Amino acid sequence: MQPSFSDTSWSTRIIAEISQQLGDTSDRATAQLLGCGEDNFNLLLSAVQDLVAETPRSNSCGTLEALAKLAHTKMSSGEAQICWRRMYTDAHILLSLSELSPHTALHAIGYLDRAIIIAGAAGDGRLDLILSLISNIQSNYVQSHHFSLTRSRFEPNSSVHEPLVLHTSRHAIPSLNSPPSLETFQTKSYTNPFILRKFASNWPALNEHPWSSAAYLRSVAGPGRLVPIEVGTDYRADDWTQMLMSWDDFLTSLDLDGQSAVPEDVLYLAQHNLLMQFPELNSDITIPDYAYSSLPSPPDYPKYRSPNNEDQLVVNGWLGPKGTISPAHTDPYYNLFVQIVGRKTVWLTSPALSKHMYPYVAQHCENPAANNTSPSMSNTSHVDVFGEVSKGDRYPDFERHVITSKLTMHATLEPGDLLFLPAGWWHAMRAEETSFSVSMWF
Ligand SMILES: O=C(O)CCC(=O)C(=O)O
Ligand SMILES: [Fe+2]
Repeated sequence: MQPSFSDTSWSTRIIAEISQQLGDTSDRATAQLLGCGEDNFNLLLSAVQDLVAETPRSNSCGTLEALAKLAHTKMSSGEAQICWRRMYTDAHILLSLSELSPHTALHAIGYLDRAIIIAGAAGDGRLDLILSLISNIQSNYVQSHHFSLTRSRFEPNSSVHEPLVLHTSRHAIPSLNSPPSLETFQTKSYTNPFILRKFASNWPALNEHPWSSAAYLRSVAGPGRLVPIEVGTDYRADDWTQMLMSWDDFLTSLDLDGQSAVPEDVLYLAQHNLLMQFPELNSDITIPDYAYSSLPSPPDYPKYRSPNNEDQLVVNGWLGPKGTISPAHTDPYYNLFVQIVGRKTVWLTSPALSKHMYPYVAQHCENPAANNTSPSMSNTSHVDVFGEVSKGDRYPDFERHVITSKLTMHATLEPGDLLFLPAGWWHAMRAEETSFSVSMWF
């Protein structure tokens, strides 16, 4: 059942509708569905009761804000229990209900997007509930925007590209002539990187639902949505930071439609599960069968583990302007990485060469912002693989062992190309123009 928002009051009915939608009706069950478990259950229960009784809104909201803050503090200090993410999610769902008016609807949507982005909409049925609340709020409270799908798409300026000059790799990533069978992939191909050119060129994302079109990307989200953005070209820099930003403003900053001034800051939507937030995008791509393989650890990387979620699959979007760089790092997963818009240069080397990669060690993590979000950057290298050869012999082992190795490779991916990366391989990426990619970790 869809919640109905024909009245703008902040009422018992909405709580009842939420509980009905989640299949719960008793008072205690209602409190539980909004609850976090553990010690904060009573606190949340009283906040819910305040809401239901329509006691002064400021009191209830104060309680909810405090609960959300507590949950956030716990989450950022690395407490992994699901209860904090649930509490954050539920407090934000309730806070959004306190902003149901035409004047405050964008705040309501902001609360709901925060629950998705920051807490992964934790809790049974919460994601569907949040998405349906957002679309109801958009259609009932936000002045309608007309999205024209006929506007131009992002087109690279020229089809003649400067030849790629990389000082840190001498070999090309192999391109296979045809996709390996699932059996060949699972028995042989999974141990080394490869590229399948044009693998995804028939996906709707490159055709009838172009991810190169800001108008299309706006239309799948609707107005008022927030997304997490990294500010700065490289997450190792001192001035690098993260923020939540309006999706509309971010798309404008990318100048996909060629109509606005390009901003000074490099803004990068990186490693974000955009398809969970805007589920219409799911039908524009196809998860290749390879992603459902259960594979052993690759040679030289015994630490492999598949992602710890139901599907054992994490799909992330990477959207940003020319010049965004992901410095050389490793991830503990296999990766199917598909380039959808623009060109992206990839640099790779094997985990067999890890000892020459100059990774950060925990106490040398120079970026406080990065420190907040990732307790350790030990999977990230100090070396600028896209830079000049280091002056003054800063990374002699890298120069001696990595640059010269056959296991060190590069390529520039074009729209439609798929790159397969075994778990633990070092990879660095640089966008050569406005770029949209999808990674599938499994
Ligand atoms: O595209 C990028 O900037 C980085 C992608 C990446 O690191 C990944 O897919 O694991
Ligand atoms: Fe990565």
